[in-house]
Amino acid sequence: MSDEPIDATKIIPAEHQDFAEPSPWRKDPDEELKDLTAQHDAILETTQMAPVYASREEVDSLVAPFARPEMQAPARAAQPNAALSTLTAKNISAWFGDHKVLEQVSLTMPAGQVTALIGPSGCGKSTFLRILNRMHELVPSASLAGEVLLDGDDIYDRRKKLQDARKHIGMVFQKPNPFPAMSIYDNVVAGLKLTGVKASRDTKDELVERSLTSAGLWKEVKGRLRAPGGGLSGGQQQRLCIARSLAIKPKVLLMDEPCSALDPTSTRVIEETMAELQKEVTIVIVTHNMQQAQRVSQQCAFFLASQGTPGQIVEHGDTDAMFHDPQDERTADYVNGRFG
Ligand SMILES: Nc1ncnc2c1ncn2[C@@H]1O[C@H](COP(=O)(O)OP(=O)(O)OP(=O)(O)O)[C@@H](O)[C@H]1O
Repeated sequence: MSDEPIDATKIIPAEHQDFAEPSPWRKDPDEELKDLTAQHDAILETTQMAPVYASREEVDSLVAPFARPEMQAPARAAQPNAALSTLTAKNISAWFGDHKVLEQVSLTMPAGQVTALIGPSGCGKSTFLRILNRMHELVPSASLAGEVLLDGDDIYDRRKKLQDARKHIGMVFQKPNPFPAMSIYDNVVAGLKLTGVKASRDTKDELVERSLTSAGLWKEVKGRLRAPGGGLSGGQQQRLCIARSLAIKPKVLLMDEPCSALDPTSTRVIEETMAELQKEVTIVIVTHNMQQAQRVSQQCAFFLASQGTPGQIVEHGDTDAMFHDPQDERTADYVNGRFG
């Protein structure tokens, strides 16, 4: 995919192009929120059909020349940061109907670090990630057992609202999913509406600049905040989605293969952005790309579902150790590309 900006007038139907200019919030706010929520849910659905533009090997070989030493240094050096939040999963089992897909998975995702979830297709990584911010329960047949603790508080506690989990634990998907006809500015503040947070115009302006800066996009878009989000390149759209998640000031950011639909240059920019972001938010990323896991994470968990059994964690710990001195033969085989 090219990193060149897309001409919005070519992809947005003429009747919707008036959205390119100031605020689209023209309806009754409740109606608007209902529409927005429906659109958001529809987008979540479509993200399950995300295209993959290159194989793991292709992306790795293309990214390698860009892998400057300073890209690896900040991530590797990151220490747990007590000022940030720790997410702990305890004995998580999960089902779709009668099909058990995770078995007693426990994992601590330390504050201020990047934890990478790796493993072959179908071993339950995405399901585990979606359990971490209560998205699993959106699937009608889905159920689960176990606890997810954010700084010690169970996000599944009956007294806790679903919205609170979403506010504290943001998610970025495989395929960039900005609201295409909505302006860049309104895309960033959309998260506030979805989580019911009210803010003044000045607060929003400040938030938009801060979120876009943290997502590594501010310099590229500050002169065209009223242009539609759909007019950005794929990589820029993904950073816009990161900014949208950051606007609600999450404590944890979950990323489900955030670069799999992006070209190598955009992948590099997102990885650099992650190295900066982990100073302000704890990150959990699902990736099929072993080189990416090594570049961006300090902690790593290897999931495996062997011969139709539910997914389990075979081994987890320090990323360097997992890749260079794995304790389990299956981890060694997987990280060295012998299966999966
Ligand atoms: N909505 C769903 N309904 C029924 N089964 C599902 C659903 N989503 C996932 N599954 C099943 O749950 C198991 C785990 O899937 P999951 O997507 O979590 O694995 P994964 O490791 O993330 O795979 P991949 O790397 O291919 O994305 C698979 O057997 C999958 O078919």
